[in-house]
Amino acid sequence: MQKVIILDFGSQYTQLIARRTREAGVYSEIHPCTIPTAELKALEPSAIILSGGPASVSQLDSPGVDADIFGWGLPVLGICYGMQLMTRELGGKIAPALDREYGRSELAFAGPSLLWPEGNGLSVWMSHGDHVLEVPPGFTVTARTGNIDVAAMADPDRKMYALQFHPEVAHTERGDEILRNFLFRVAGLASSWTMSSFVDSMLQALPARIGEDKVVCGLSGGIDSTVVAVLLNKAIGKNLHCIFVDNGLLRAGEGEEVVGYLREHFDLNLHYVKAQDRFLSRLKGLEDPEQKRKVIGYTFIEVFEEEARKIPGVKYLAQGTLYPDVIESVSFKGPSAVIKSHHNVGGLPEKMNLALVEPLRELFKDEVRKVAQELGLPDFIVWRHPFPGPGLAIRVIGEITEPRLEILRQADKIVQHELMASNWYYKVWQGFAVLLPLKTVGVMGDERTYEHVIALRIVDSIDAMTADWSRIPAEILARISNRIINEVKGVNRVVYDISSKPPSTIEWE
Ligand SMILES: Nc1ncnc2c1ncn2[C@@H]1O[C@H](COP(=O)(O)OP(=O)(O)OP(=O)(O)O)[C@@H](O)[C@H]1O
Ligand SMILES: O=c1[nH]c(=O)c2[nH+]cn([C@@H]3O[C@H](COP(=O)(O)O)[C@@H](O)[C@H]3O)c2[nH]1
Ligand SMILES: NC(=O)CC[C@H](N)C(=O)O
Ligand SMILES: [Mg+2]
Repeated sequence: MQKVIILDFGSQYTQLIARRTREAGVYSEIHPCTIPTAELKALEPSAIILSGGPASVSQLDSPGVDADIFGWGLPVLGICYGMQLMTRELGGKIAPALDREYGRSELAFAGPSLLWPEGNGLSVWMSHGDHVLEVPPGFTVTARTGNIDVAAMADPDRKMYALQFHPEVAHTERGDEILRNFLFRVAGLASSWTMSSFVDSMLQALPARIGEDKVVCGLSGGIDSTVVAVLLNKAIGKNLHCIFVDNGLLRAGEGEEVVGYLREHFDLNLHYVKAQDRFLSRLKGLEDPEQKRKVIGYTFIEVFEEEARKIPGVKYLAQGTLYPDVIESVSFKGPSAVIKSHHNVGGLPEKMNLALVEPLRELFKDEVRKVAQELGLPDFIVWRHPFPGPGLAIRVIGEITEPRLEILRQADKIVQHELMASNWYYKVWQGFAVLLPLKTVGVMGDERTYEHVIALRIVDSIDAMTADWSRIPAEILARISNRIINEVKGVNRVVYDISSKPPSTIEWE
């Protein structure tokens, strides 16, 4: 299979480069720039892209690559730090930072290049301090800006191209075209990475690997685990056992809806485990978000393990791990600081000696949604908002009690319903209600009330890494607020969360 290897030098945009090439129909993988040369060669790249990065190539200990790779005859595209590195390795000169150039810049084409779309220039996104002073032998300057004389360079004979700006970010005008020109015109690749080819290859690879052994899969009703379950069901049929845990922290009707649908259409081995009491009693009295998360994660594993033990002959655990989870652990920057302990079933394998099956580990969320469509899943599953493992527990701020969960469930149901009814559900990344641990004074029917506050959290996002509050029309917000205050007993105030991520996060805990 043709693949582009992206070497990561720690840029915040590396994932975007991978996304853009995938969107163009070319498979790509990110590897840290520290990958040994032999390993890189063994990957049999069809082209290489060098990412940006925070270091300066003029520092002594700055990250580099084995200069041999430039002799492999492969098409290479260097972006920002990647361009500066090519310059250093191939014999050009770099000028260290005097002024940083950050943000929009007007690019003027200075020479023909296979990368350029029609026209004389573009508005592009810059984020750098260093710049190229003298291009390496064989290269010519192909663009400049008011600030720098070498904003792009190329050596077409060796299929080497470099850009000081970032074509992968949305702020760069026609950046996606520039990347596509590299993939198709320079590297001559074919646009053949589609989700139907992915499904076909999985339906061959999974039975070949698993044979007649049994697999367990935690099924949450979320898109990732549902796709894993349906894919495996097609691949190995009755040897798949799905375990759905009702932890008492689900939304109104959450479990029944998805489980009902899957049972009806897919003939799954589905174990529906009721563990509400166990979760709620363990959570009693806890207020600290991290403690709540840890108790839930631990209890999940316990319940899951008990259930899995009841099934003889299980050798594999299937998980809905996606590519961003994988990148996080291979990234050149290393794993990031723990902001929240995300619940997962990652503690299971060692304890249970199960081998992992992760069919989605190369995909981004939008690709998983396409796979779901390929598999014929209905829109209500394909476009379902993500729902965190700890569920409503992290949306009832402070202590979790059944009455408080019930208030939140009712308020949340109204939010979901109104988002659907107004067609906003599919335009936003996620929308939900949060129950705050405080009471405020209100007046209802001339009576004083002293009751709970519900916060609405509705956000736009591409991948949950960053997010902004959705600009929902005021009438819809008004309707949601009205309905919650009138219909949900115990609530007399609704507020709208207008914070972005960062510095806030999507969930409140
Ligand atoms: N209630 C549950 N019962 C069984 N397994 C669960 C449950 N909740 C979460 N899991 C397991 O934890 C994994 C991680 O949850 P996560 O929320 O990230 O994914 P998802 O629910 O499949 O999809 P989404 O991100 O859209 O919610 C799931 O893929 C599933 O295997
Ligand atoms: O499976 C999950 N287990 C968790 O513990 C968890 N915590 C947050 N989320 C979801 O992740 C995305 C980013 O959330 P935050 O901005 O709050 O970190 C949002 O989509 C959140 O809903 C979780 N998903
Ligand atoms: N975004 C980048 O790759 C920056 C490269 C380098 N750190 C510079 O400042 O010039
Ligand atoms: Mg989920």
